[in-house]
Amino acid sequence: MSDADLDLTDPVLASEAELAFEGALRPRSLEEFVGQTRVRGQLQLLLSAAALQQRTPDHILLAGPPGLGKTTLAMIVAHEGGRPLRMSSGPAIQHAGDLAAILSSLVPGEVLFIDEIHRMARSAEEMLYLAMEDFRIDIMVGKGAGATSVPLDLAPFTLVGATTRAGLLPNPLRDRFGFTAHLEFYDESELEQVLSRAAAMLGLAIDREAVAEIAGRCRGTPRIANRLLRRVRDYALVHASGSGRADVESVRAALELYDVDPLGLDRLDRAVMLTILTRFGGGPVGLNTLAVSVGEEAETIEAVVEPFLVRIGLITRTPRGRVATPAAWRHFGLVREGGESPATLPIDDL
Ligand SMILES: Nc1ncnc2c1ncn2[C@@H]1O[C@H](COP(=O)(O)OP(=O)(O)OP(=O)(O)O)[C@@H](O)[C@H]1O
Repeated sequence: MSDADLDLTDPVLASEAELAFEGALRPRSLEEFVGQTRVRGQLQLLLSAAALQQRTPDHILLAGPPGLGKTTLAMIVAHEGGRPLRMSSGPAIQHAGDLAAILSSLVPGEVLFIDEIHRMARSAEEMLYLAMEDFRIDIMVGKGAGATSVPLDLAPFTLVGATTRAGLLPNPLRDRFGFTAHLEFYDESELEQVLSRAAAMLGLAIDREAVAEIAGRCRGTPRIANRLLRRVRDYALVHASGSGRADVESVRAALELYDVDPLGLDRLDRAVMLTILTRFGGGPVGLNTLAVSVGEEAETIEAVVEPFLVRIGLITRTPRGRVATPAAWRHFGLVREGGESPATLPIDDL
């Protein structure tokens, strides 16, 4: 995907250029990692105890929405312990054999990072249970009645699994992690720190007020913060009459150009909200109906759009579906008339 196709506030998608940009800005130590104070303290203890006992740290599960720093933390776990890191992902492990190939080639003490671990094949998951517990796997040799299982010892390793959907992991897998970290959305002062650090690394002069303006629009997510900062830098370069300094006016202008509103809502969020408000009279509306109405996958709505809209108080989830709050009616300047559905907006407004 090229940068031009990128949805600025999508915490998942990343263009090639952005991956390189992210790589350059990634904190390399727990000390540099901003926010998540509790998780940082827990990880520090776990790593220090393992170092004192000269053993591999326990397996770690990192759970939380996209873009909050799971991959960064996995890299830090490896880096802080001076250990090599192998990176893989659930969708790349579609057969037990894929996992066996990875596990059998690990060197002692290696950190194995499996992103989106909830999307791994079931057969691989079962192989992982034994590997995590006993550093051993059973490999099936031959087929049918003549098939035999041959045990294979593995080098001790630390598995770091990341998931946006901890609830989808089977209990036996979840139970085998020595430590589970739940990453939370960042508050605005933490995001200001992320942004100031990134601006300094990019050599971008930026006003404090401008940093605060971006922090309020990045949905509690460092990945989005860095992405918005990049667009603001471009805008300041082109428009700030040669000074290249980013002020609050350039932030507002740049983000308006890219369709990011003052609450950080993007086109898809607005489409979801306006669908609930205008087509379904404020709800309740079911997830699948909503997904079809806005032409997006239910999983994206559930994992990416909805947590943010719930968090900022624009919708609530009820057993009968999603319901818009009074704050949502106010934000969109719409009025709910006597419990009746407001007039339907033209589709172009969605
Ligand atoms: N605590 C943090 N401090 C500073 N920068 C951060 C922090 N967390 C994340 N970032 C920045 O945000 C970017 C995205 O983080 P990362 O790739 O680790 O997220 P993720 O949770 O693994 O996302 P995904 O679930 O999509 O893989 C990183 O490049 C990093 O620059």
